[in-house]
Amino acid sequence: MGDAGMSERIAVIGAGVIGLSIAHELASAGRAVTVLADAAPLETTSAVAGAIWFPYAAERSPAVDAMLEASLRRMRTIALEEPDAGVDLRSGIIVERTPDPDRAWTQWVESEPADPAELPAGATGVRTTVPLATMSVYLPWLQQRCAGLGVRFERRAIDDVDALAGEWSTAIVAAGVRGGALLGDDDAVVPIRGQVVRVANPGIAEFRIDDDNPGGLAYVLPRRDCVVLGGTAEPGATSLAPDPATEAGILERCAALVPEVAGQPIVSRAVGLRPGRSRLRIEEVPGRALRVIAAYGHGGSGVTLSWGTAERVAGML
Ligand SMILES: Cc1cc2nc3c(=O)[nH]c(=O)nc-3n(C[C@H](O)[C@H](O)[C@H](O)COP(=O)(O)OP(=O)(O)OC[C@H]3O[C@@H](n4cnc5c(N)ncnc54)[C@H](O)[C@@H]3O)c2cc1C
Repeated sequence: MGDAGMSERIAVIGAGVIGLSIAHELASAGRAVTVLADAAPLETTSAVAGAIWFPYAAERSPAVDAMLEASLRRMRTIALEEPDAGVDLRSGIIVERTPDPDRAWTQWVESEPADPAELPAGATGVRTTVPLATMSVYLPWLQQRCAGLGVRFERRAIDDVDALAGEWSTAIVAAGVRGGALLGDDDAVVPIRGQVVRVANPGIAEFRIDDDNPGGLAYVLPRRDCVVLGGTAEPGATSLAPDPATEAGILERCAALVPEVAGQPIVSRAVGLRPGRSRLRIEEVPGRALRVIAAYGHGGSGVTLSWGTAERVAGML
């Protein structure tokens, strides 16, 4: 099993940013890949993402650092070479509220201290330029690229990975928040609910992220089609219905951060369940009826870790 050749058939379970990136990476290397998913790319948590390259609510370790860097490199190249992909390099400010903020990420990107005039009172901050994806454009683009490389897509709910053994030689479980339940050997996945509201873009190009805002998480992410305003990070909460009171708080915090967004028409609302896990799970799962590789648990950093994950999984096969 796992040999490249006529008999190898790889199923990727999941059509979010992780499953699509893995499928793309494997198909680029000439492998036969089918994506099996019960939700299409634009129906996934990935479609709710902001989606900025920035580490948030996910494992930090040397292995994950390498994946952060790999993803940054790939997304930058896409931003520069593929104008239709929906990925742009955007400048903006990471607001800091603690005396000893984590600036490890600045080793990979150019950054400078933010002008205090651009910061909330009492905060520090860093100005930087990073990739930001318009997911309504990027996910279809990625799916199209996969299809062009020969990847097949089937809408299908999987409840037993071992039952895939007759049809497939390898299954890659990129099932996001449902990855642990699907494999049945992992109860470490915790949904981290995130709510956003998307408003018309009044002409802003810069992002602001204020993760440690004492009033609650706040971010303003201008995309090609709107501005994404967030957010929340509620571990254990699973309601997919946007909560009006939560939305009012998001609008208020974001308007304080970027006054131009105040009063902009609301384009849409969304809620997603981040696949929270203290450690990413990217490993072979032994003792199954076919070769199984787990690839989930990206928390609030699925886009940020997508290509690094894909490269790592490809390296395992
Ligand atoms: C509000 C919000 C903002 C975010 N902002 C950012 C950001 O700015 N930057 C960033 O990097 N990350 C961000 N994230 C996190 C990011 O969205 C996730 O880490 C990422 O989407 C996880 O991708 P995934 O492919 O693992 O899972 P998902 O996108 O959830 O995809 C899972 C796929 O698996 C399929 N599936 C699952 N179980 C089964 C089954 N049993 N049978 C068949 N199919 C199955 C589903 O149909 C789906 O296709 C944000 C998340 C939220 C909620």
